[in-house]
Amino acid sequence: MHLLKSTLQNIQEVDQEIMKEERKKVDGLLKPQGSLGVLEKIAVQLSGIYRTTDLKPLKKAVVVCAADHGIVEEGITSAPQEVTAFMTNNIIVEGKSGVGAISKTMGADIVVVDVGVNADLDNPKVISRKIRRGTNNLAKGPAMSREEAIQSIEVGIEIANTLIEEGYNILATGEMGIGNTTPSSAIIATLTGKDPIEVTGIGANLSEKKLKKKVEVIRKGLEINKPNKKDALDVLAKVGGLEIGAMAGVMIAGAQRHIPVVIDGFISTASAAIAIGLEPKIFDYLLCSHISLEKGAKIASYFLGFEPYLDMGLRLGEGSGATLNFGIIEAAINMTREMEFYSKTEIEVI
Ligand SMILES: Cc1cc2ncn([C@H]3O[C@H](COP(=O)(O)O)[C@@H](O)[C@H]3O)c2cc1C
Ligand SMILES: O=C(O)c1cccnc1
Repeated sequence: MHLLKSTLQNIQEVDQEIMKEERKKVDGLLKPQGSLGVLEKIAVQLSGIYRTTDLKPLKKAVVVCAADHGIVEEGITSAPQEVTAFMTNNIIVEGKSGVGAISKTMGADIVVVDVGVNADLDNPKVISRKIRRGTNNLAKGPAMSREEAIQSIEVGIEIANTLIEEGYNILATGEMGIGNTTPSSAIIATLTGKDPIEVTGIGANLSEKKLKKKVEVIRKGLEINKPNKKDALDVLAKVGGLEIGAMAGVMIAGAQRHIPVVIDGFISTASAAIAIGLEPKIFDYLLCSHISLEKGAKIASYFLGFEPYLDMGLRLGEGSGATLNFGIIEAAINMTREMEFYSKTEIEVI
């Protein structure tokens, strides 16, 4: 608790004064004011986060947090639990995954962390911070204890702190965990007060019939656990997941160290909801990359106040969409570094 508490206590607001300065700088670039739309907004937000109008090139990493879920025993996933270990150990680490292909394109490093996979990965390329082998079935009781929820967040804080000390100046969140759209929907249903049917989707291609069961299972989980929506740790412990906690930890550490964190799809958004629930100032340090096609993603993003940049039908997870957005964020930075200013030309704006 010490690390989580002290990190939360040291989070400051983004610097509004520098953001005003950056806005002026961006308005002075040789283009009709506002014409680079969201790229301009990103540059202004980054200035507020980094506390400088001199935006630097990025050193980028996506942190893929992996864990399993007891709820899988209810038969609410299309893939068996073993896929978590297989993907984490072989495919993501070796870059043969969706996030692997995209991070190669974007020149980003992948960092893979086992926070709770239900198998011994025994792989030197995976950072082993296993808290337990998967959560409990949330339809029968709490997914984990409050202490374990805190531990999962603290793993994310520690990993992010190490990366920031190594010189990474932007992080993205990713995950691997068969079944994790279920706790994500449970979190979003709790926080928005929506019925689970409105925020529960097919995850990794669940059949219509099993989707009905998934909704029922989430309803049961909420009834049994009664998560307190005013207490984000209670929500994470009762109906969340270990990788969801770890991703929230990455966001918390980023905010405390003035480093932007790019969030991915529906599952990352559930993590963001936990992080923001613990400290609302974190919102301004997060960049919402894209809107996932998963049902509930729009509700979750708009509930939190995000304006996702891309709508491309992505619904993979792994941090794939967040990593893709490194390119957009880099374009925003290069806009401020490369473009000419009106003041240096003869052009007059009427
Ligand atoms: C081969 C494979 C690769 C994946 N990569 C990400 N996910 C995604 O699907 C899972 C969540 O969906 P659900 O809740 O329906 O299980 C997570 O692991 C997520 O990262 C995958 C899923 C599969 C099957
Ligand atoms: O949006 C996501 O993060 C997502 C959606 C479906 C399956 N896995 C991840």
